[in-house]
This record gives sequence, C-alpha cells and structure tokens, in this order.
Amino acid sequence: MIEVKGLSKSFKLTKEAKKQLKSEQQDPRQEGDFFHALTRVDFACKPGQVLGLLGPNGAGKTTTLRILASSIRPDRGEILVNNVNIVKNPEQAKKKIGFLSTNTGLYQRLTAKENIEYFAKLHGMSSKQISERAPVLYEELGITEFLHRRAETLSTGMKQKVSIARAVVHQPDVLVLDEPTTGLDIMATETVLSFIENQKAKGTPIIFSTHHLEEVTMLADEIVVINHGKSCFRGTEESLKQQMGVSSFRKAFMHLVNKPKKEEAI
Ligand SMILES: Nc1ncnc2c1ncn2[C@@H]1O[C@H](COP(=O)(O)OP(=O)(O)OP(=O)(O)O)[C@@H](O)[C@H]1O
Repeated sequence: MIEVKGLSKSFKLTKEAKKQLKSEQQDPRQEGDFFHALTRVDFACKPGQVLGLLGPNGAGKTTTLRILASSIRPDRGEILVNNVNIVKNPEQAKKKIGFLSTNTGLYQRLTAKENIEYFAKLHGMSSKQISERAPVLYEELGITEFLHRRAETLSTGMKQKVSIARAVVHQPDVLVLDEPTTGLDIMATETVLSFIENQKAKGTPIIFSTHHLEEVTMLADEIVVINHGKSCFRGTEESLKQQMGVSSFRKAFMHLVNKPKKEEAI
C-alpha cells in the first residue's frame, strides 16, 4: 500500500528559465524566482491495484513520480509505503520502490546481464539472491536471447525490457513507471503491458503515467488526474464520466482539465 499525502514541490528558476517563461504564456504557478510545480497531490494505491496517472503536458506527473522514487525531495508532504514514511527515509525508498522512467539509464558498454546484475548488487543483493532472481526475470521479460549483448547494440524495445528488469530486480513493494510505453512499437508495448498485468496479479501496487487513454482503460483500476500541479480527480473511469456528465472517457478528461481545444495533446 502506498499513500501520498499533500505533496508540494517548487523549483528555483534559473535566469534563462525565467526569461523563457516570460516569453511563453504566463503560467500562474510561477512566482518570482520560483515555479510551484506541485501544490497539492494526494492519492493512494492498494496491493494489486493499478493506478493511472493522467494530466496534460507540464501538469506535474513526472515531478510526482520522481518524488516517489526519491530522485528529488518534496517541500512538503508524506509518502507512506506500508506505513513507513519514505520521505524521511530515502534509503528505504530505494528498497521499496521500483522506478522506471524515460531516462532510466543503462550502462552502454555493459551487457544486458551485466547491467541487471550491477543494479541488483547496488540494491545489496547477494550473488545467491541474484542467481535465483535474475533468470526468472530473463524468462518473464524475454531477455534470454540477447542477455550477452552490450546495451549499446540493443533496440529500443530490448533496452526497455532490460530497464524494467533493472527496476524490479530487487522485488520492490511498489512499482512506479513514468510513461513506460513511450517510444515503443506495438510488440515492445505489449511486453510492458503484460508485465504490468503480471505484477498486478502478484499483488504489487503499480502507479504509471501515460498520455494514452486506451492504456488507462486497459490497465488502470483507478485514475488520478493531475492538473496545474494538483490532483484534481481520484476514482474510476466510470466515475469520472459520470461526474463530467459525458459517456466518453476522452471528453470527460478534457472537460476536467478544461482544455477542449487541445484534445489531441494528451
Ligand atoms: N527542475 C525544474 N525547474 C523548473 N521547473 C521545472 C523543473 N522540473 C519541472 N519543472 C516544471 O514543472 C512542471 C511540471 O513538470 P513535469 O515534468 O512534472 O510535468 P509532466 O506532467 O510530467 O509533463 P509531461 O506530460 O509533458 O511530461 C512543468 O511546467 C515543468 O516545466
């Protein structure tokens, strides 16, 4: 179980960023030298639940997920994983959260196997634990046939599989996936989606962000919509449609974020 309560995060803007923001349409989240990327984000995800994080560009999804992965610290708020506040305990966070982002790097000169083993060791796993765990992942993700190839020679889809293995090798309590299918073809997307389904079946809470509403329909038990740095909806797709008084998920989402002209943006 993961509970996120009252997260907020502001970034200090560089001179260049301030100049750029001035030239763009004014974002009310900018205040002097600061940009209030998150002002209040709350949600929870139970064991075996898949939570889809949705929001327009710049809403605050990646910032939220980076905080969950303890890549950055929030200014305020709590994140409880099975009642342990991981904001106060970032070392625990790394153990408890498996994080996959579009920037999840692999060491290009290492093979797929070496990469996975390297990250397993960083998580403090023993050789025995790695030799038991890693082959299960190779099988589950279809990595076996390119295990000994260097990361630099792998296709985008193959790299994504290795990145997933890297993110879950230490069997984290919670999975956090930032746009896990972005840039992948249909086959690689299918691997990621069925991996999410498998993890769900094992009872892992999973939080993923996406711009694809159909992925949310397919996978998510509940949705959290973030808009302008706030979680503005939590519930099922059906309840969002009901609340917005429309029968289409896309329209309901667009009504909620109030940007009907930019339907194609999500
Ligand atoms: N280090 C930073 N300094 C200043 N502003 C930042 C920083 N990181 C993020 N932001 C701003 O915070 C806002 C939220 O960014 P974030 O990346 O979380 O959005 P997102 O919902 O993931 O968007 P997208 O769907 O486009 O990936 C954006 O306006 C972004 O420009």
